[in-house]
Amino acid sequence: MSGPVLVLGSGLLGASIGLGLRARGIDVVVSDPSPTAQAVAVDIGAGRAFNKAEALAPQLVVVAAPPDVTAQVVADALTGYPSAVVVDIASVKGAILAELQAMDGLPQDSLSRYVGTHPMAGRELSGPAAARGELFNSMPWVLCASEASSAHAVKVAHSLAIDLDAVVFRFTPDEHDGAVALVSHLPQLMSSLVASRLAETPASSLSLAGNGLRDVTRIAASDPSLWVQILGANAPKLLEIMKGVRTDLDRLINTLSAPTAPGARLDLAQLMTEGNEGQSRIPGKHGGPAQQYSWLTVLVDDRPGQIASLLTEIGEIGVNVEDLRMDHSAGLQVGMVEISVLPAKRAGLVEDLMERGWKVVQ
Ligand SMILES: NC(=O)C1=CN([C@@H]2O[C@H](COP(=O)(O)OP(=O)(O)OC[C@H]3O[C@@H](n4cnc5c(N)ncnc54)[C@H](O)[C@@H]3O)[C@@H](O)[C@H]2O)C=CC1
Ligand SMILES: O=C(O)C(=O)Cc1ccc(O)cc1
Repeated sequence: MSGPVLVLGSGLLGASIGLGLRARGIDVVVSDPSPTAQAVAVDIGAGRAFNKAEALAPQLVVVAAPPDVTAQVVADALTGYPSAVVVDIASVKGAILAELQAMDGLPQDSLSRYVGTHPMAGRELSGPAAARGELFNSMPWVLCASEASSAHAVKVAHSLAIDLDAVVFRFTPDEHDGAVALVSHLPQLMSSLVASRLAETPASSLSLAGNGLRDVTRIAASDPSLWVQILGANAPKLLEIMKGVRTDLDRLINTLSAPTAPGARLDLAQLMTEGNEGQSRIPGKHGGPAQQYSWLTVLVDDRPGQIASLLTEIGEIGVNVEDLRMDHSAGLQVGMVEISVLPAKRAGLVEDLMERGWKVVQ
């Protein structure tokens, strides 16, 4: 990309895009109706502040606003910057394209300069203070060109994703919305449903919570105002999947109503096995093939520098840490560091760590 790039909406995603492009030396201008969001984005180095008096001719306008205003902001950008390519990054694609195609007063030939896109990377936080320039590194970025999108516009959208070190996928808007209903929107709903059960739970029960509950509910902390818009805009695709989930839930309720009846255990086993199969199909790191890692748990004293020493020593042993998570033992002054490594590396690593004095839970 040569720039300048104008980012409209300097929240979590807009400021992350700004940071990533600035790190490549690209001139970025950020604009947000919230003066605070814009000022924070400028302060963290995501770009320079939009100035109405400047005659700006951006190569690219990135619309990083909430989904329900995205189509209007795209339309205004297409009109206001007649030589710029305009992309948006909203989490739903079909509804926004349909809104643009039905918009009175928007010359339809301007849609040749528009490409709907969706980086499949985010956080459960919002706002520019949570932005990260590396957010998109090795993550999927979907380009949903419409029939009207020109080859030039698609090329510029592609360059944006590549400059941010993302991995590009090409989907139609309809394919995209079906796919994200399953891989993003259903997990969000399920996470919120499970977490909502905890609202009235006594603190004593919650003190038993381990990583299972934390894994399943991490994204329940997401921004409600954003998700109301996403779920509403993708309701038809989501409904199809939720009806399937309802059938499975009904079956499970029946089975558990008579857990010792003939066939009940087989039914439960089947459900678990189907879950195992689905889980094993989720691609591994960097979009590579699904990879099963082995986990080991190391007990560390709850004092500064322990985790850094552990990771340094694993590096000295010559093993790559694929993933890492922390758990705390209720009431004890120790942390449990769970480390995942390639299965072939686990036994040797356990032995080497124990020789070096680390307490490994076998
Ligand atoms: N949060 C996430 O994990 C992901 C979000 N997205 C999409 O990115 C977009 C932005 O989401 P976030 O950055 O998370 O939200 P955010 O709430 O952090 O930022 C949105 C920003 O847009 C601004 N804004 C509101 N109305 C505007 C308008 N008319 N013109 C320009 N800016 C306006 C807000 O003031 C706010 O600063 C959404 O469309 C969302 O669907 C895509 C991938 C991941
Ligand atoms: O945290 C995660 O796993 C996410 O999947 C974040 C996310 C949220 C919204 C999107 O449109 C895309 C990605």
